[in-house]
Amino acid sequence: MTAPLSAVSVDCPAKTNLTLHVGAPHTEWGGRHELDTIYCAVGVYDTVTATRKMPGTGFSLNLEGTHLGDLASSGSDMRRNHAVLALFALAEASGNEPDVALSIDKRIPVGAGLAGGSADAAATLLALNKLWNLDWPLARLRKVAATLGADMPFCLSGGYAHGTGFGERIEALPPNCDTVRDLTDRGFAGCLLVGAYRAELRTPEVYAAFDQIGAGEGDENHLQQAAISLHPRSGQAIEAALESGASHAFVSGSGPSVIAFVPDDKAASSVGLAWQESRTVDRIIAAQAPAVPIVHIIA
Ligand SMILES: C[C@](O)(CO)[C@H](O)COP(=O)(O)OP(=O)(O)OC[C@H]1O[C@@H](n2ccc(N)nc2=O)[C@H](O)[C@@H]1O
Ligand SMILES: Nc1ncnc2c1ncn2[C@@H]1O[C@H](COP(=O)(O)OP(=O)(O)OP(=O)(O)O)[C@@H](O)[C@H]1O
Repeated sequence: MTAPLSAVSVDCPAKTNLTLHVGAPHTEWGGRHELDTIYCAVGVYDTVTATRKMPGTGFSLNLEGTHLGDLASSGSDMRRNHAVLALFALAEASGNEPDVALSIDKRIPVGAGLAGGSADAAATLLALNKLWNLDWPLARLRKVAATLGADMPFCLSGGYAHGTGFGERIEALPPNCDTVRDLTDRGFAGCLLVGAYRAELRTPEVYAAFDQIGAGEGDENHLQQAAISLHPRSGQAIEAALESGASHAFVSGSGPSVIAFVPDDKAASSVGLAWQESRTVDRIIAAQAPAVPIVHIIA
């Protein structure tokens, strides 16, 4: 019998949507809209470390990172942190006590349309699946994740996936399938730049704006026009990126961050320069797509 693990950490990538077609809201989904989306995990990672604590001492949460957005305020309620919600949900589902120290090293911009909170929740589920020696299959973890938020089931596996329902029904798209080959041929793979902002957008507000103004003509992300109506600089950044060599540029999910796929280093530097000169983004993060979660056994 091997000794129980005492600490596991997971690097979990951010999420974007290569397409995001939005349908009607459903009351049975708490007002969430029906979606048909191609999810793509991108290589900007949060790292969640779960460390076993003495029985009966409860949970603790520590946040690291230089861009914590509204999480930095002392008023940010630890018990509402998505990683803590995931800890309690899996404790409940598996009959374990939540005597775990969670430490999150945040690199994914907050409230950005990159599913940073969902990534942290997924990382917590993956870490505890190991720490508590549950060894549950992905499908079983996805059931727990779907109770926490629409993006969380996808964040458990990353890569590319087709999402339906309110986004929680996931069909993984294997690297050698026709859809992924087509996405790759069209430039939705390899190097990309994330245009990030100090400003955040609240997802419910973007969906509410979508209900008012609908999708933009030809937009593959039906929330793009709504996000830009709330945060115009995202639209300016998309134009600047396309004019300076990006193969694709769009708002990431509910925004405000912008994703620009660039075919080579020359395009990457000219898009970066265009964003700096036009001051249409606050921060630029270079990353690769697709990306997957990485589990590390610490001790
Ligand atoms: C915009 C996307 O990131 C695209 O992947 C997701 O649809 C949002 O996923 P998420 O942030 O995990 O969303 P949740 O935390 O489940 O829901 C937050 C709020 O977003 C809105 N929401 C979310 C998902 C969905 N399919 N329809 C919605 O209208 C609802 O107002 C909901 O109360
Ligand atoms: N671990 C966490 N990381 C980031 N945000 C969190 C976390 N826990 C709770 N939150 C709250 O969730 C809100 C949304 O954060 P998040 O970064 O997930 O937004 P998002 O990237 O727009 O999500 P999505 O793309 O799924 O709509 C934040 O404003 C924050 O208050």
